[in-house]
Amino acid sequence: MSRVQPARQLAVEVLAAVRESDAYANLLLPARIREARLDGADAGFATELVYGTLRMQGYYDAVIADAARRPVSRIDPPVLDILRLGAHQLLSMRVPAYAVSDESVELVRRARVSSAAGFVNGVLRTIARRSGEGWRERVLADRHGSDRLAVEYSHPVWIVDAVRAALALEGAADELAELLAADNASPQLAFAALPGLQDPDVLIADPDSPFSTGVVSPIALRSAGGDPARIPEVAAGRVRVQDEGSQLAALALSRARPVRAGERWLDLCAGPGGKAAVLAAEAALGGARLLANELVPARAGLVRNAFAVFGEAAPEVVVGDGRRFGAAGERFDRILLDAPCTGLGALRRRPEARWRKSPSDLSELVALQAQLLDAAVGALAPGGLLAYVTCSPHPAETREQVDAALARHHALRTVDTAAVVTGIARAPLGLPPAPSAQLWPHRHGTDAMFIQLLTRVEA
Ligand SMILES: C[S@@+](CC[C@H](N)C(=O)[O-])C[C@H]1O[C@@H](n2cnc3c(N)ncnc32)[C@H](O)[C@@H]1O
Repeated sequence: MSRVQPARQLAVEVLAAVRESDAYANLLLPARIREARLDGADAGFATELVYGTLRMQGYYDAVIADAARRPVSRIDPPVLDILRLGAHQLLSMRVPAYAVSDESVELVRRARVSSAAGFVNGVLRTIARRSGEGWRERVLADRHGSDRLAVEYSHPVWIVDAVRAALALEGAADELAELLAADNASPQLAFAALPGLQDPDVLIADPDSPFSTGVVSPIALRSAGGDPARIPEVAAGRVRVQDEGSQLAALALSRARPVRAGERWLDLCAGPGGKAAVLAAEAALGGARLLANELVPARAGLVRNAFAVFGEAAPEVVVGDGRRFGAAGERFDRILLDAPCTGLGALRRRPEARWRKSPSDLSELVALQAQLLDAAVGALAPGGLLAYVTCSPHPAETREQVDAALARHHALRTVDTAAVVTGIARAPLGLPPAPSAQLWPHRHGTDAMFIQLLTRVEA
């Protein structure tokens, strides 16, 4: 046998790029699918292979180590990619064992690691001899607590502990397994219809449109799948792919209170421009003026692209460190600080992210977030609104960060964000009473966005 389905070949190449060059699967995969001209079914197969393998990598490694009788650290990385891909097909996709073995051996040959062909064949045949349930029982048998959950739901132990702590803050630590399972499910694609540019209800009413109604955001649409770039409203920029939690975060700032014409708004960390586009649309409707700032020039370019739909009226984009705002400069009536964070709330959509982050990233990010918060507080006009947002539920990046800012800035006050977000949402969110709003994949079908609205009282 010397044939490999194009989807499998493409999948193994994307896995190698993710491992070797820190590529992002959610960006690289659609581009490679387009280049390879894979059609609907093959594109879906390639996506499931890549996303499923990356998400469940921790679990599959436990199975592979057992079947190979050696730790995965002693397996050549390109060979390990092929074994993980094979384990995913055998244990989660019910692909027949002969197809997995034959094509995996051919992939080994094409990856120029032919000497591993017998090893790969042997390991995959060993895996195929047991059912998925049989393997589950075997690899979990002697594991307990966080270690067991980490293997079962394929998350690093430190992330299991962090999200448990975040759930415990709302007395919901018993939802941990549900949350970890939600991180492993493919999220349905969500879109934002930009206010003033596209009425979502018009699209929902159109029988030819691929859209259905959103779940929690009032500007959201959902679609069952397919290439979003082929949808005319998306190509025109009036409708954007965007998680519904991100939509609510932007709307919490723009809709917490009526907009007065002439207000100045700042998006301090705007790249790539998802929330900035929603804010720009809301600002245009209310007569406010938005300034978008981003540190990384290439990401500032993405913000400019995100604003293309506004033509001449597009908000200004500036490149620079957000920490320069505040000292003696201009004051803003509303500021979004969508802070650089660990992204632990977006693991569903960034399948490799959980394996890339480490606790040392956390301490650097927490320090940066505090400095950006100080700059944002300094740039906030008295009586203005600041939205501190993270796509992470980690307590150190969320509530602890806000508590520390409140302790440093005596003129800073929390705004009842749970009430604001509940008032905007199109469905009941069941948020517990707290000054902040924490959304969850397993409860709300969104990323685990944390939103805290703050205001500054007159000095
Ligand atoms: C969470 S992302 C923002 C996402 C964006 N709001 C959106 O919805 O598309 C954080 C951004 O902050 C940028 N960033 C990191 N450090 C920064 C700094 N010191 N000043 C300004 N931006 C920074 C990152 O490059 C990244 O684009």
